[in-house]
Amino acid sequence: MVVLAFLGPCLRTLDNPALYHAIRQAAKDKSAGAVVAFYVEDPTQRLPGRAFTWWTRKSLPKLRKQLEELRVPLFCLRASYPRVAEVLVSTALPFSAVHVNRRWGGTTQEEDARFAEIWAHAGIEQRVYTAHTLHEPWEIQTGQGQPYRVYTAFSKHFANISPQLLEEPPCAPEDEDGQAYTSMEHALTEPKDITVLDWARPSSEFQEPWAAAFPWTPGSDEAHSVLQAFMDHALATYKDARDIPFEAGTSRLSPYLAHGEISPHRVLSAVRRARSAGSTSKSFIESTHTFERELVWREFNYHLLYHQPDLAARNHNAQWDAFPWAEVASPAQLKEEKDRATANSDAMYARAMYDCWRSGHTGIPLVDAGMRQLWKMGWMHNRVRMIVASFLVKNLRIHWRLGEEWFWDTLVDADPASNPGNWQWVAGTGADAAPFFRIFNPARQADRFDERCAYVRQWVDELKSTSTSDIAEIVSHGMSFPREFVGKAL
Ligand SMILES: Cc1cc2nc3c(=O)[nH]c(=O)nc-3n(C[C@H](O)[C@H](O)[C@H](O)COP(=O)(O)OP(=O)(O)OC[C@H]3O[C@@H](n4cnc5c(N)ncnc54)[C@H](O)[C@@H]3O)c2cc1C
Repeated sequence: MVVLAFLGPCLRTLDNPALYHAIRQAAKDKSAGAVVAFYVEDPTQRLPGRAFTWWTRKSLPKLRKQLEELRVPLFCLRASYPRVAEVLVSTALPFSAVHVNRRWGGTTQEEDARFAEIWAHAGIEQRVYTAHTLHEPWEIQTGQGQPYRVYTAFSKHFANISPQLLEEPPCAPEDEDGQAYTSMEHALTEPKDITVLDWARPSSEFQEPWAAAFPWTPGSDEAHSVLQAFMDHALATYKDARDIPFEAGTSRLSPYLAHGEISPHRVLSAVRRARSAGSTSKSFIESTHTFERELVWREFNYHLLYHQPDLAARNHNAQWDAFPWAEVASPAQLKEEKDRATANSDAMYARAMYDCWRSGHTGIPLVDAGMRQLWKMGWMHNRVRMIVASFLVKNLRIHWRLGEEWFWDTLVDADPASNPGNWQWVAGTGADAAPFFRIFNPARQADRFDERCAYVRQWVDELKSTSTSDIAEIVSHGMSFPREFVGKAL
């Protein structure tokens, strides 16, 4: 018999319920011969952006090696889930069960229902696990049985949620002749609508020139080291240091969580253990609570995504549907003489500003520093994410969706819930969102969180040797600077 594990968004072996239960079942069931794991990128859903994919491709060979040690081979595919199920069922291999980590967003709920039907129709048991979040998406409801739209009320439930940890899975039973894997490989390479990705092959040396300087080491081993380093050096001061972009005051766990290389249960458990075992100083305790609240923001966004799977495409609050966002000319209209006549000058200006924003050339030092950090690291500090997002949607009145799309493509932690959830929060269109009139004034934010301009100098080369007072002078020019800049660009 063969047991299958669909890993979903979880690129790890520890605390991976689909993998764990597949192996346990195979070990228990004397006739179960093999466990086979699947990483499936589904083209019927929103495909990950380039920075996220860069990370995935660095991570998969490591995962494959760890799985090999557990005697679990890994298939990496691009295909729809139901199609993979159809093809596997058609092999008539003796599958005893399919264990699946839940996916999120888009039409995954409908697709996964079809996937489940195919297995059920073939008489094969399917079990689904929530592996990527701390809570089951339908479990938390308001007193009226509705989804929450207010973070604070939602967050109260987490006091009663205990982290669920799984021990290391044992080795899967030996698949003596490797027959099951070979038959599946044969079946999966045939259909035109299934692509077998070679991303996990040991020989696949993958590099992207734009990522050459990314300071990250993807993989679940590294995720655990990053968590440990945070616990040892930054958790105690997190409450205050988390808002200073120049400092390494946050965990930088987001890409590891987004790729499922570490479970949020493991992170929560470490923080709670530190709180009960560690220093009793008031600031330490407060820091652990502040950090826990941030983890719960991630949960809140997944709660929103579960109830609104098109969170990246549609205003959470429909009252905003008629808001007059700036019209943005297409790239062709900006560049091509023949296309210019078709765009009005405001739309051309908005296009130029959007492009300046993306490349970090708005002329606003803190905004440019953030956008360049994003470009150079594939990551940006949370405080600055709020500032650059506010600048785009409130100062330039450009639709949050354009900002969300750029982040989706350039963040190594681009997350289907937290990216649109936060963009909508900043724009004012989201759940429990900042009101539209709350603008993150870059000059005031710089005064409060980058007083000596260390962060700006770190990322904006042109200002590396500029004095703090001269940078303050640039800041005080306010919005007139970018208009001049853009005037030249046009
Ligand atoms: C416009 C905008 C877009 C964002 N897009 C993403 C995204 O695509 N992916 C993503 O993971 N986060 C996103 N965030 C949230 C936040 O900026 C990052 O999670 C955080 O900067 C990651 O750094 P860290 O791991 O050091 O965070 P820490 O401060 O160490 O927080 C620990 C963990 O809590 C979670 N977390 C922290 N803040 C938030 C938050 N506001 N919302 C949801 N979860 C949070 C993350 O998983 C994070 O790793 C976005 C925020 C904004 C304002």
